[in-house]
Amino acid sequence: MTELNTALKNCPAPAKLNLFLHVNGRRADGYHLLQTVFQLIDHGDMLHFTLRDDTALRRVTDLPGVPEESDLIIRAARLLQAEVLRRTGALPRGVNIEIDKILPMGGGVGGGSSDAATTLMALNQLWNAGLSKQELMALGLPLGADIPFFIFGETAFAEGVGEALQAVSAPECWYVVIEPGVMVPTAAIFGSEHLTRDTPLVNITDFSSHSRTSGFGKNDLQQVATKLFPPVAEAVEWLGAYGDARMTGSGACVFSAVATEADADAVLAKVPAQWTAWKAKALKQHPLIGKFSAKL
Ligand SMILES: C[C@](O)(CO)[C@H](O)COP(=O)(O)OP(=O)(O)OC[C@H]1O[C@@H](n2ccc(N)nc2=O)[C@H](O)[C@@H]1O
Ligand SMILES: Nc1ncnc2c1ncn2[C@@H]1O[C@H](COP(=O)(O)OP(=O)(O)OP(=O)(O)O)[C@@H](O)[C@H]1O
Repeated sequence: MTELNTALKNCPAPAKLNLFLHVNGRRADGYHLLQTVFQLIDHGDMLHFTLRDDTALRRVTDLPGVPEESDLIIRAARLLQAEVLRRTGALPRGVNIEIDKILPMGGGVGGGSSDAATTLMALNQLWNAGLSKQELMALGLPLGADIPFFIFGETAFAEGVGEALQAVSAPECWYVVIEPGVMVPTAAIFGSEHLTRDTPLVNITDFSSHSRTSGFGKNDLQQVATKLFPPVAEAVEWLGAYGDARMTGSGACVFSAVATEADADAVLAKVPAQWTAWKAKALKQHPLIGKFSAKL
């Protein structure tokens, strides 16, 4: 990350994997109560922020399928700009935001949420806004259930709708991730009449004691997603030959843990040409944690 007075370049927005995801119930407002372990991985988007001379917030990179107005990056920037105005009475300067997008949309790897979280952390620094980590997490939650986790910035056991977070240690390993080539709409999976919503609560304090190879728990969203989107089922079946393979989030991506980078390369070499696949290392911390003066 390069830091200047007027720009913050090369700010990473890493992906996450849900090592397991249990649906335990449904709230009155329709949102689901979950238990999950979020694992950060070293594969993600890269964002670049440059101050403007006016107060406009602009995404200067075209993102097919995501109009600038509905982009979580712009919506997050607007929220923080309004919050700073509320606190100080002065509207912060506008920003041009550039993005190198590599994460698949509707992939279950949290791309949009991570972009939004990185935007909140970077602009808090660039504008010298001084919000605490907890304040940024609360600001981001209405935009997406995964945003507080990315700002929290450590492998975490999450409860509630994903906002009650507790740091846990997890196995140090590599992951092979397959993109089955479909975009899974999160709301359709949660809204399915076939979704089971009654998995008993578990108690987790140290996730590293769970075996990397056998995998803990399950992803309750997987059964619904694989029925609606056969390519997801095919990827689970193919990768399952090399270890415990499961879907992340509401899909579509499917992952399996391996011990070393060489093991990951060996699996990647065999992935059928119809799928995009990549490897990633488990991260203990978000790369931006500790980089900014607000002690995020
Ligand atoms: C499934 C996960 O990927 C796990 O990490 C996330 O909880 C989903 O997070 P997300 O993609 O940021 O989803 P949001 O944009 O917050 O919600 C999309 C839609 O999914 C449903 N939804 C989401 C999260 C949740 N705990 N219960 C839900 O029922 C709601 O219908 C919501 O309108
Ligand atoms: N910056 C962004 N990057 C990606 N998607 C965005 C962005 N802004 C808004 N979106 C919208 O959000 C939707 C979900 O995208 P995202 O990549 O976060 O899904 P996901 O990986 O399935 O997330 P999750 O694991 O949180 O469910 C996209 O289909 C897109 O319309």
